[in-house]
Amino acid sequence: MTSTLVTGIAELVTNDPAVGDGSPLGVLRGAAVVAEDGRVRWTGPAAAAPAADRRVDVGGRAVVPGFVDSHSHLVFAGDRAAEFAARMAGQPYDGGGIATTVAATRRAGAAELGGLAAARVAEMRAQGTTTVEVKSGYGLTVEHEVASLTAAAAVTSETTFLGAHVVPPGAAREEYLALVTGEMLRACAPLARWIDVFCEPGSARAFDGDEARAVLTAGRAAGLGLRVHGNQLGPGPGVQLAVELGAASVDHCTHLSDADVAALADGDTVATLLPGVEFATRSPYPDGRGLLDAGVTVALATDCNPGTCYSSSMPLMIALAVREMHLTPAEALWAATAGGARALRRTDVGTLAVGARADLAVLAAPSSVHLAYRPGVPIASALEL
Ligand SMILES: N=CN[C@@H](CCC(=O)O)C(=O)O
Ligand SMILES: [Zn+2]
Repeated sequence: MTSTLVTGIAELVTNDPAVGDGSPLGVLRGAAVVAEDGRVRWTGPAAAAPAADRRVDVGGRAVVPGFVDSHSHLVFAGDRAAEFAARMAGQPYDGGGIATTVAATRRAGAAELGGLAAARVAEMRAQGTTTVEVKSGYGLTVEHEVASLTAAAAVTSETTFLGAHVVPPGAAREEYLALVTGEMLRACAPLARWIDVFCEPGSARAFDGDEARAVLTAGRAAGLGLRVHGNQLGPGPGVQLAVELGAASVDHCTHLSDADVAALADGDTVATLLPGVEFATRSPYPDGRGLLDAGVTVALATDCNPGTCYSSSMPLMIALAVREMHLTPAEALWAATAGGARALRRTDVGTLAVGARADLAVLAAPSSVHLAYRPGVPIASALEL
């Protein structure tokens, strides 16, 4: 196997607190990395780097773990630019537009869906994302959910069955729930690692606490890990249900009670914040600072989807988390890398500790603070080794 020495690294963020400056980011300056067989084999001061077969000099740039985007809906056709424009003119977001995307996605063939998902993953990689979770949820029939998960599985191993996104137009709620927890789950489980549910009792289209529990327990019985869309549009049972059932992550967390925060702090469920959603729906941001201060593990993700956030940019999420949710630049970077890995229960990504995957993102900047300091400037990209 060919080994590669990456050198000329002004600042290396390892997310390994055992190395470097002792902070959670494990920062080394004037550093180098040796990668071999897709894994990190060595990190340390450039002057002490071992020999390798190839050498890549990044010329004084910062290198960070590739971003782990633990929440996306990349398999969809069409877009909802008109809905976005109407929202910016004052229309509220209520999830009604999901039906528009379901219709477009059902019309698209498997090849088109696969091409769209692959192009979006490439767009993410060009911005530094090296691991992405991809959900179904715009098919909402057995056939179209299978097609969506097939497209997702072609681009990532982190696939999520989201048949319980909404009750599709024209379907009866009870019958649809029986389908999602029965035939659709049986068809989709072999293609998925996770199951997710949009738990939002205030929405006529999404699912209440009892329905979400039924979806999650059926998914668990089918061997899937659990994820929840919770507390996005208003207060609700999503967060506490996720913690009670041992979900890996509960995502959005925009409207939390003190009891929700306490449950997250005591539990093993990551709170994944999606600040691009609040940006694009002009909604109040979650209290990211409060969650961290309470001891909750926080991840950041894009939620890239055509309705609430059509952005694939993890650097934008970092900038929003710093500006709008009062995370420090270091906390936001950790949440976008190691936090995302925790939300996916992965120990091989989101870190550049020895043995981890050699998923590196290089920044056209001397320090990772520039991710938040230079919003909108495309400084991050995955380093091709
Ligand atoms: N909230 C539920 N689902 C997506 C939005 C879906 C859509 O509007 O198309 C979300 O995570 O924000
Ligand atoms: Zn989502």
